[in-house]
Amino acid sequence: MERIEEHACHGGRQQVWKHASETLSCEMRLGVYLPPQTERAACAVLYWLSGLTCTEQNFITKAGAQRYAAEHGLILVAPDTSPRGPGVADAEGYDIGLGAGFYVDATQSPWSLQYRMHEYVTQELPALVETFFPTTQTRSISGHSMGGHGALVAALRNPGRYRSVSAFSPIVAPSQVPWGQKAFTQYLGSDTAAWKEWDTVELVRDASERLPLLIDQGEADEFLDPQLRPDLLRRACADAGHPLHLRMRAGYDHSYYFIASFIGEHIAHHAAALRG
Ligand SMILES: N[C@@H](CCC(=O)N[C@@H](CS)C(=O)NCC(=O)O)C(=O)O
Repeated sequence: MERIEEHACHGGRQQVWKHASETLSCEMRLGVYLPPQTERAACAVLYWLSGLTCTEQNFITKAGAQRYAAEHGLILVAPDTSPRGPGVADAEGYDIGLGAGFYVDATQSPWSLQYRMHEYVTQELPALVETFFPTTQTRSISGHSMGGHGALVAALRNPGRYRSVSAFSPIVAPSQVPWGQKAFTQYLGSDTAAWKEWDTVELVRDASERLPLLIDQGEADEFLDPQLRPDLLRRACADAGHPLHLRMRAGYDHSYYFIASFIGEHIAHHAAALRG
């Protein structure tokens, strides 16, 4: 691990680190916010997964989350959204390849060599973070859009690993929407049976842990239909009896201005779960 940025922020430190990832076979960057409480005690960690086109920078520079993390004593960890660097597979378009890992473990060539973002985020990253930083080894997870999908799938596929999960404007039914269908065809192949284990609407049907889903969705989001489709999640959760707190927010779009407006409420939600 090598520290490449450090800035004082709300009494704590916003850092950027780089490390050689074994899972992804490349060098990865991550944002780490250490609240002031880490000078005296171990703190719980909130993982944040960003959306399409993002790096580790978008969340740490735009969401304004550090103020709330400092208030509640939470460490924030924000990884990149795909493997990066020379030789990493890519394709035309912002919604596939670099910046668009979709937090799945790809099975199809050429992606399967390095596009293993689910394993990276749920296994390698927590092990690394819990070795290098003063954590209580308790975790929660959140994210935006493609990263909201990643956070929901990470929690649903790994019962017991996260104390709470939330998302902003998540892609909840990737098997049924254009962004997901394009990415899953490339990363997982054309047999749609294999897509189900990476799809929130499918996973809630028989989740073994009924961890409540907290979701904020802007009503003026330019991707609401056809990409995000919160209506499909509402129906799936009602059918399965899965607890869902979906808040439609009038006037808000898909941007980080929306996230900045409600990130304080999400951090308070995670802090309460992590304390309990
Ligand atoms: N139409 C957009 C789609 C990408 C997009 O909206 N990305 C969202 C996540 S899905 C984002 O967070 N963008 C970066 C930012 O706003 O900082 C583009 O072509 O860049």
